[in-house]
Amino acid sequence: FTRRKHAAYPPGPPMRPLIGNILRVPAKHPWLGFTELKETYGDLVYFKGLGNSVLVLNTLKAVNDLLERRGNIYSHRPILTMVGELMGLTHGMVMMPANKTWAMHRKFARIALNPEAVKKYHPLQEDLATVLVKDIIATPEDFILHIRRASGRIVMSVTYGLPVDASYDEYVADAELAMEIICQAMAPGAHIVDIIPALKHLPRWLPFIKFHQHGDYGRQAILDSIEKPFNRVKEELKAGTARPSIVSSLLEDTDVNSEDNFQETVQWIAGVLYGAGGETVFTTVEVFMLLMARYPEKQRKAQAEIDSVVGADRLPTIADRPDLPYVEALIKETMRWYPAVPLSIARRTAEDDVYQGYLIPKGTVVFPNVWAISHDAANSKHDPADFVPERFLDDEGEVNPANYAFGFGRRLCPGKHLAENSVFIFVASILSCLDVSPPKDAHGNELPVEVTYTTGLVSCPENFRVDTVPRPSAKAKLAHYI
Ligand code: HEM
Repeated sequence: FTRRKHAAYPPGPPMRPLIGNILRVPAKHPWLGFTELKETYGDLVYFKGLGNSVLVLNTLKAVNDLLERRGNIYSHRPILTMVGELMGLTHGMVMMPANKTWAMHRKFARIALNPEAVKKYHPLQEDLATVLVKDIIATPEDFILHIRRASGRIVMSVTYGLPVDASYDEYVADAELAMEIICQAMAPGAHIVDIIPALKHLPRWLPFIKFHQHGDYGRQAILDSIEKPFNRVKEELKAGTARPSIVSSLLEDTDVNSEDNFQETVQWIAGVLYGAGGETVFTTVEVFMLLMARYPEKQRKAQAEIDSVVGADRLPTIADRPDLPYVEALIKETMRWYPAVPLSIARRTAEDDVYQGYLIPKGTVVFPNVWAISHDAANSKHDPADFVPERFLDDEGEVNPANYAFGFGRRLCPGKHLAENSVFIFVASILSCLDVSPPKDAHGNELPVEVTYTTGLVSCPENFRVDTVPRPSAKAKLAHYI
């Protein structure tokens, strides 16, 4: 009470009666609008109205002060009635409040995905990278589809031990459908029940009320996508044919015939990984393709490094990572130039807090503006709009994108190590085998690489074309592996 009485809310656009300034939250690409507002209002921008309270953190200092150092207050997720409650996503770690069940899910995720544990997936990731390059060579015009499938397959194979070929793509397709439903349902204003949660209590038989049916449809699609591959691993464990995977390693010491809670826990730990890990890796590699077409001289430099370290007769492996500093810098710069999750995943405050003298009320939805951090001119001597991998080589106080692209504090992305290896092996394999360039017109003239970006939680480039041509050594390198 005392805090509320004395502290003012953080600065933000002017308030109007009743609606406050909440309608000033940009509906599309909000990270860009939030970054513009930083010019006027600074590190913290606050919105309030219609029962909502939203805080944007525009600097790494503010994010670290609150999300890292005050993790006890800033680690919940926003309450989303449609996807969370009605579709059931609060059973999975990503949307769970930071409670004991969430802590248990994270503990098992750490066991399955720590730097040592993910080493056993190196051969699988390398095989999938080889398949990706082969697929791009076969149908270069479908390169985006191939990258999407390869990113999905990595997560599905690591999670459930599925073989590397296309025979189990039905699981990837189920997971993609579930993700599509979730993303649509999360779009601002998609469901009135997210604006007025009490409506969820309205009876189903009322005419014109459709959100219950949407909820049921989404819930079933999500359950299908997580139950089918999970049950398959259980069958394989019984038959003794299960491949190494997150699910098989977590179920190893349990009785797979029993119907205990632990199995449900493992099913959900595994079930969120595709959603969290497929699109993000896909987007990062897509952005890399775009940048390679736009910055040929950086591409040549990375290829020269790979050729000198790896040689002409084999493909790169994850073990080559420490010997390829320019490729590493190029990946860091890709993740800085266009972070896949530009507003991270929002948090919700567990209680009132005061920061820099401002009141941040309980229940405030907090967005770490990763875009503003990665494009902060104060963080670099190079222009943030330019693509300059070299900024990470001269070691002059550049902030490593790994410090913000994978989230913060207690909710830091548990898939970070797996993700870094996946991105590395895709990028290094493509550089090793393919030349990426802008598309050409009918006369062979290069066209500009035009691109638009989607506006969801994960923002990816869409509607763009690049040309890919196998490098002279590609055939020999691929012949060894397939
Ligand atoms: C380039 C790839 C990736 C990026 C950029 C990324 C980024 C993120 C971000 C920003 C968060 C939110 C963290 C926070 O709230 O502070 C997150 C959470 C999460 N990520 Fe990732 N991620 C990637 C890949 C992966 C992979 C491959 C997996 C698993 C196989 C994964 C699993 C998760 C999970 C389970 C969470 C939720 C953690 C929680 O809520 O406690 N991610 N990730």
